[in-house]
Amino acid sequence: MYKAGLIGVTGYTGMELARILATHPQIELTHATSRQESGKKIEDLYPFLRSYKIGSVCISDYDAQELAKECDIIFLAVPHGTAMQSAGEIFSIAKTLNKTIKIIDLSADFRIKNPETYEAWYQIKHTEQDLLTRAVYGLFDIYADSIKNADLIANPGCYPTASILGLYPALKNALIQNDIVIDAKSGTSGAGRKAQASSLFCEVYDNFRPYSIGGKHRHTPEIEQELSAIAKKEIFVSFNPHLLPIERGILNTIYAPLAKAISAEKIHALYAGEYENSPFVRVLPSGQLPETRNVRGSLFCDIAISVDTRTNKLIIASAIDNLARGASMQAVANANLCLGLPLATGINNAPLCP
Ligand SMILES: NC(=O)C1=CN([C@@H]2O[C@H](COP(=O)(O)OP(=O)(O)OC[C@H]3O[C@@H](n4cnc5c(N)ncnc54)[C@H](OP(=O)(O)O)[C@@H]3O)[C@@H](O)[C@H]2O)C=CC1
Ligand SMILES: CC(=O)N[C@@H](CCC(=O)OP(=O)(O)O)C(=O)O
Repeated sequence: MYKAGLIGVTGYTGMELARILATHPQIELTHATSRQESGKKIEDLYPFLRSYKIGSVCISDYDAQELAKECDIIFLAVPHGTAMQSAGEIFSIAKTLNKTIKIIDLSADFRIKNPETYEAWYQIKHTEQDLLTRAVYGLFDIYADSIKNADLIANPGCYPTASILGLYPALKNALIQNDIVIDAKSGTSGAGRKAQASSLFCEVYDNFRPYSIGGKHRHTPEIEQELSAIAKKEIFVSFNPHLLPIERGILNTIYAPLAKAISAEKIHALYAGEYENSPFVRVLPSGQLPETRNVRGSLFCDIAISVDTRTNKLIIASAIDNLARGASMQAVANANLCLGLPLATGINNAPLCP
């Protein structure tokens, strides 16, 4: 059994990590931290976890020394900026203890390879640039081999996960022109658990609205970085998010002009081939389209492709659960790989539908 620490147990990704680790057969959550709920048991904070062993874990204040000494793996589910600081502290203590420790960071601190780009989009000074060079981007469908050998994994953002998986076969095979529009919609849990007026029930319920459109959202450089690596040339995207009145789920509709005439059947076969060995990407049969409820609470990314022959566009629809595939379940998949466990250990559950 591997011992895990979770920094930031009270956020939505922390809550989801606790839910997943409650039944993980090889990773036991032994340490969970929060500044506000320190001293409580996990089951007092999350009654849905009562009767699981994890429920009796006592939440504590963040203590890097204790975490580095006791844990084999640490999940950072804290805001950007805080995560890099914790990673730096924990790794340097582990070094003095001559101990190997794995860190899965759910924030964006180690996702963007160019620190100047990170600083421009996040308005945070990057203070751990050595760690940045050794971090591996945790999209396991593409980078599993590197993840297996890594000790610091940058868990991808929720929108980038759905966007990159949707576009990977098209860009790898040069099917589309460099004129990509990503129309993205997310459930409200994507905004985190902190109180903010824009997430109030009356602001979200029975409403639908865009935000940060027109190249302003901070996921734009992350998506462009990864798509450029796949296409082996610089890719630009117009990424436009919207807020859905649902708890969980992301649905992206992606539009790109085709680079050459090719049938939907051929593209479908190509997508199916590229994802043949990816158990958690489902390329849907022709005629079916993704829905958020079909992936809810699971690691699946459902993808459908269509060709609009009138406008010469490839249209890709991709759906994930933002908290599961877009954050915590993807983090546990990455933990499995870097600990030498089979990818699906403890996370092979069917989606919760309806
Ligand atoms: N929500 C989502 O769908 C996704 C979120 N992410 C990322 O995951 C991380 C966590 O997100 P989410 O769960 O939504 O965030 P929340 O804002 O809901 O939770 C943040 C957590 O971090 C703790 N925290 C906040 N500030 C500090 C601090 N200065 N020092 C130590 N702990 C702190 C909080 O606990 P306390 O205040 O009690 O200490 C809380 O447990 C973020 O980096 C986010 O960007 C990534 C992908 C998807
Ligand atoms: C609906 C909503 O507000 N979503 C969040 C994205 C959450 C996410 O993926 O977080 P990272 O900050 O870790 O990249 C947003 O748009 O800011």
